[in-house]
Amino acid sequence: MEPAPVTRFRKYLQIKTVQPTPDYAACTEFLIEQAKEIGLEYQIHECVKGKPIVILKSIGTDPTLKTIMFSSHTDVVPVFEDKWDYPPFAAERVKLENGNYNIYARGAQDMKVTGSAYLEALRNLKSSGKHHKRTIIALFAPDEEIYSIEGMDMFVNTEEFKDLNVGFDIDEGDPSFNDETFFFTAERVTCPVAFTAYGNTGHGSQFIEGTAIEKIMPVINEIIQFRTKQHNIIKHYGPLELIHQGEVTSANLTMLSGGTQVNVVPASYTATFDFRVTPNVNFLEFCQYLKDLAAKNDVKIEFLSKTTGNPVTEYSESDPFMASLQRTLKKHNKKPRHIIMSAATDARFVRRAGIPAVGINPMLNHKQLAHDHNEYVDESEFLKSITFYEDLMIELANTD
Ligand SMILES: CSCC[C@H](NC(C)=O)C(=O)O
Ligand SMILES: [Zn+2]
Ligand SMILES: [Zn+2]
Repeated sequence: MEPAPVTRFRKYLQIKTVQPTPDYAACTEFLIEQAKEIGLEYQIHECVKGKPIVILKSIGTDPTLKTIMFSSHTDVVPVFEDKWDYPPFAAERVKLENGNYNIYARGAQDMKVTGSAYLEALRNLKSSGKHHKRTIIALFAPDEEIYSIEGMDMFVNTEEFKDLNVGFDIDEGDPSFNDETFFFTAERVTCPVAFTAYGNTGHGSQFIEGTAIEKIMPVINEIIQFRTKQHNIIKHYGPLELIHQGEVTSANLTMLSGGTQVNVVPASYTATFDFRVTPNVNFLEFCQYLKDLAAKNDVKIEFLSKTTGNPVTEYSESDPFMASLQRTLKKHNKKPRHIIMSAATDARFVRRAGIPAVGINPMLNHKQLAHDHNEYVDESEFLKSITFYEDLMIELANTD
């Protein structure tokens, strides 16, 4: 028999909140239905029409205290459907030889599993009648996969967000590929940059000098060398390299554009990089390095994001919320490991609003398949994470 939490999780996965045209209306309808069934208060805030932030609340016995937020995003990244073994929005429950089940769907890991675990944890808390002092909020935000511009980036600046009176945020993390539980109080800065070179044009049969491509090539080559050097710093960790990725800066050439016809030398050429800058270096100094590189090669540089850096949450075991988190981890026999998030999460906006935020995902020994084909979740890990969040909610919400 399929457990009821799994049935509800699969229903959430079947809603096509896939970028670039997520069905947020159906998603909101589902979340409201859940809130009503569980007995939670709910409110919906749209910073931009059609981009709902759904806020579910379990009101604490002392509503004057700062609240505890459990944050997730509702959108998922696009799929290459022909590369999937199961339809990505069917959320098929596949039985394995060992008797376990995997749930296959886009968003199974990133991050509807977490949103579903929040819902199920709240459902259990409500039905158990357990009291908690602080109000618990489960937040479901749109557009995280496209920089959150009309989602959390805007929402944290609103009166509605201030009114939530958040004192501590639990946010997106990565499932662990081993038996350790990773938690994050800092992440790298997302820094997309476009370099554009302008040069001489003419007939494709001629030896034209000073072309746009000739000018952009040294920039690309230097960044590739920089990338290799950064990678070499962590390569010796072998399979554990992933844990250390946040300690260095990554660079990926993700777009190259220019040229209109094969026999016409292009007048301009653009190379766009996805840089992720480690908090271990000064972000503005890194930006200056890129500016100098562009100037040296007579290439225009454009920073595609306005970020000037990411705040970091101070971590101290004597902090009462952090102590509650550690107690819950201990109770669940977890081996915590404090690392830097290599990707970007909505926690960066919460930290920017001055609120401490921790990214975590309690699932262990799991293949990491966020944004990949055949994304799946081990059902038993999903079910275990519900109990983890249930305890974490109670611990955090009863923190003095
Ligand atoms: C930069 S906005 C998109 C956010 C996405 N986050 C994750 C966790 O995949 C990323 O890092 O690309
Ligand atoms: Zn995500
Ligand atoms: Zn993602």
